[in-house]
Amino acid sequence: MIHCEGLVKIYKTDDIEVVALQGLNMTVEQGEMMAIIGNSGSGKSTLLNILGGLDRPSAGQAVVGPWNLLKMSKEHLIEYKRRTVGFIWQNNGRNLVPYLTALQNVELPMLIKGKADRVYAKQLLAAVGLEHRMGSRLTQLSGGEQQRVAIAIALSNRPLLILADEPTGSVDSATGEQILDIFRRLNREMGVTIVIVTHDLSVADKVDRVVAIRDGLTSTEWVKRDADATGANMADDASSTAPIDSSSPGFGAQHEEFVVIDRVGRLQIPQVYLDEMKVSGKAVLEFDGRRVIISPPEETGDSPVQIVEERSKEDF
Ligand SMILES: Nc1ncnc2c1ncn2[C@@H]1O[C@H](COP(=O)(O)OP(=O)(O)OP(=O)(O)O)[C@@H](O)[C@H]1O
Repeated sequence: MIHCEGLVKIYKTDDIEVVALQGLNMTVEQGEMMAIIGNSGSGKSTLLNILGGLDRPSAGQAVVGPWNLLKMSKEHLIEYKRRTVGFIWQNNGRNLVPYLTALQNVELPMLIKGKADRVYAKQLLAAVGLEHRMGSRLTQLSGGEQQRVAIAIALSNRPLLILADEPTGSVDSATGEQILDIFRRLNREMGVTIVIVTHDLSVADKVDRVVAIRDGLTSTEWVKRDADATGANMADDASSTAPIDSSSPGFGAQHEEFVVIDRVGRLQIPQVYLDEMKVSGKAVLEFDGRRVIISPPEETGDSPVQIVEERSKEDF
């Protein structure tokens, strides 16, 4: 569904250039529900804005279904935003009109495109558990309820892809969990692909896969061993698997952790490893037939100090 390769985004403001994405690679399968995590400034929102057609990439490849986001004309971009994606933000104000009812808010984007489908709008509000609040004005709804209206609005154009930027960022944890459960249900029942950008690590519990972005590149990925086993409390077993990077969250035994290797063989080595090995600038790489071993230049020989990657011979 989504395929990004060597994706670059450079922001230019006056004399300053910020490289927000530095050649990012990422694939998301159709029907997948996944989360993107990363420190502030790592490029998460930039990636989401590109995938949503709100921002143009500077270079590389960004393909969503049949759409090539780098080469798309303005007209096609408008078409893409109308038909393929639905956006959900942390800030509901961007989605909702306060003096309209929940139902009118869901009907509004339909009206803009031609005709409101009241039956479908009601179905969507029922799907997010708001069948009893359809006639309430937005100002009469709680933050969590407003966020659920936003989800219904995002679905109103029957999108194939939902992009959610910190969807649980401004609600309490119980409401956040409720919202993620709604996402999961919509993902399962409607088959919509969902990409969530978040700081909320409890999201890992609800998604098939978590990808970490560091400095504009995908660095580590956690894949749920059993994608159907949602709902278990990951915090209970969070210590059972050692994370690749000790500064990374390490989601526990239900997730398998991988370092991401790009098409040309690059990977990100966690800074803590480099610090411990006292490696900076360059290192010695050895392959013993099964493992790739990285050592500081002065420690080559019999005792390799860190194993960073294990592969079968056929991979080389
Ligand atoms: N419109 C812009 N103009 C200039 N620089 C920008 C712009 N948008 C983002 N950046 C810069 O690009 C980098 C990545 O920003 P981005 O918002 O994608 O990070 P993020 O991971 O979403 O952060 P956060 O978690 O704080 O939202 C940052 O250094 C940011 O300052």
